[in-house]
Order: sequence, then structure tokens, then C-alpha cells
Amino acid sequence: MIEIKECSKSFGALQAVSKVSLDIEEREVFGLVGSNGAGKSTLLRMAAGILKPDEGEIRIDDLQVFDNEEAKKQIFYISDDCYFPANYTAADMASFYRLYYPGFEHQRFSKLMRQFLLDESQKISTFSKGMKKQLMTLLGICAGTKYLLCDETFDGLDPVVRQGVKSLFAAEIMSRDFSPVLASHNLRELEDICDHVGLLYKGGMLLSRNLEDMKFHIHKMQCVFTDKKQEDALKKELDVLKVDHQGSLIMITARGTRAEIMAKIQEKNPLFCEVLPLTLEEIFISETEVAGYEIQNIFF
Ligand SMILES: Nc1ncnc2c1ncn2[C@@H]1O[C@H](COP(=O)(O)OP(=O)(O)OP(=O)(O)O)[C@@H](O)[C@H]1O
Repeated sequence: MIEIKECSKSFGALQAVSKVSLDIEEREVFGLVGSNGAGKSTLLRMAAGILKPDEGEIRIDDLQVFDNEEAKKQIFYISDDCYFPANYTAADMASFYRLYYPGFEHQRFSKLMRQFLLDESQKISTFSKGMKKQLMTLLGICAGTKYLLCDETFDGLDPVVRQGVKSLFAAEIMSRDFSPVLASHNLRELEDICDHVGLLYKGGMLLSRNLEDMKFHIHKMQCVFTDKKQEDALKKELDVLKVDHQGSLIMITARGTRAEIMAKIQEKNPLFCEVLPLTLEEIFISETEVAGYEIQNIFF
């Protein structure tokens, strides 16, 4: 487990991270979201043991992480701005990481590169941005570390690759102790990948929640009523977060369990009613409102 306790970091007069406390559990995909400049990279770099917190502490499996080789062997960190030595091929990078991570699986790396249609003998300088991100992710998985810290690594990957990486993460979590942490400024990039999401805002941790728990308390329904009065009465009875109309269809996002909301809708005899899937952004509307913020002010 990664335990972050009351961690702060300033650069001169600028406080990048302010008294953040956070537990990142094992064997789940943790999404760290926040707008540009919220402090995600700074927090990840502290968690990777690259930056020393000004105050507070970060422990990885009960080991203090800064300046501690033993703790760092359990972490693979992918920066948002990866450096590759000139003329290096992907295979050269794998050999380089094998020196630091003794459990590095070179054969598996070659196999995964082929699966992802990447050529390990190709110079990295000729890779596209997305290909470099895929390469780093595969290197990170093959390093065999327990924790994989990814800074904006998923942003901009095409849907097929995203799906491939998502399946790879799921398979790793099933087969070994593996916990990826994915930082992104875009909630949509973390959609369908994370089990738990932490929201950073102006250097502070606004909330950290399990997605399944959040989904239990907020639902989106699509219904049709014969009479506008039924809709108006329903809106008064539900804890409504958002209402959209599309012709005669009404989409209501409300707080409550599925059974509670459905029961209230059924009382109004709708012509039609079904549950719609919620996006991460819709789920966060409710949570940020409880914390006293508007999601638009946090992300846009
Ligand atoms: N080395 C540094 N020196 C000075 N200021 C820094 C440094 N690193 C980060 N900062 C500042 O700290 C704040 C948080 O930056 P950070 O990179 O952690 O944010 P972020 O959430 O990762 O943003 P982004 O999504 O844009 O990558 C910003 O105001 C940034 O300018």
C-alpha cells in the first residue's frame, strides 16, 4: 500500500501540494485526476521517491520512499515527459531497465511489443508520442514492480490501445501483486479503467472514492411520461442533480440507490423507463457538489 500522510511541497513561494493524505490500496487501478497545475506530477514524483516532501511522509509497503533503494525497487515511474537516450531502440531500453530491475522479463517484453504492433529494433526517436507511451507502459509492466506510476501516460492513446492496456492491467492484477496509479487532467481518459479515483484541486486532495461505492449512490434514468405534471412531481421527490430532455425522453441524474429511484419513477406510471450508464464526470458532479465545489470550476 502507498500511504501519503500530510504531504506538502512548495517550489519557492508556490505551494504545489498542500497537506495531502491518501491511501492507495493494492491490486486496484487508482486514478489521480485534477486540472493542469493541480499538483498531480508533484505528488507522483514524491510517491516515486524523486522529490522529497517538505513536510509529511510517504511510505510504500511501510518503507519510507525518499532515498530508499529498497522501496524504489518496487516502483516504476513513467513521467509525462520521458527521456530516451539518443539512438536507443526499444530493445536497448529494455536492456537498460533490466540492469535496475532484476525481475525484468525481456522475453515477455518482446512478445508484448509484437502484440502491440511495435518494433523493438526501431529507434525510439522515430516513434510517435502514443507509441512512446505504449513502450513505457510495456516496459513498466515487464519490470515486474508492484507499483506502476503513470503520469498522463493514457492521455491521447487510441481506443484499441487503451483497451489492450486495460486488459493487460486487469490480467496483471489477477496474477500478481500489481497496483497501477494513473494521473490525468481529463476524467474521460480514466473512464472504465480505474477502481478508485482521487481528485486533486489546487494542491489539496478534494476527495478519494471507490468507483463502485460512488456508482451505488447515483443513477441516471431515461423515461417518458404521458403528462408533464408527472415529471414535475417526480423532480420534487428525487434528489435531482441534472435533467436533460431529448424530444419526449427525459434523462434524470439523481442521488439514491437504483431501487429507490426506480420505485419513485414507477409510482408515476411512465410509458417507458430504463437505467443509463453514468460517465465518470457525471458521477463526480454529485461528489464534488457534496464537497462544496462545482465540477466545471475544477476542470474547465
Ligand atoms: N520544478 C518546479 N519548479 C517550480 N514550480 C513547479 C515545479 N514543478 C511544478 N511546479 C509548479 O507546481 C504546480 C503543480 O504542478 P504539477 O506539475 O504538479 O501539476 P499537474 O497537476 O501535474 O499539472 P499538469 O496536468 O499540467 O501536468 C504548478 O503550479 C507548477 O507550475
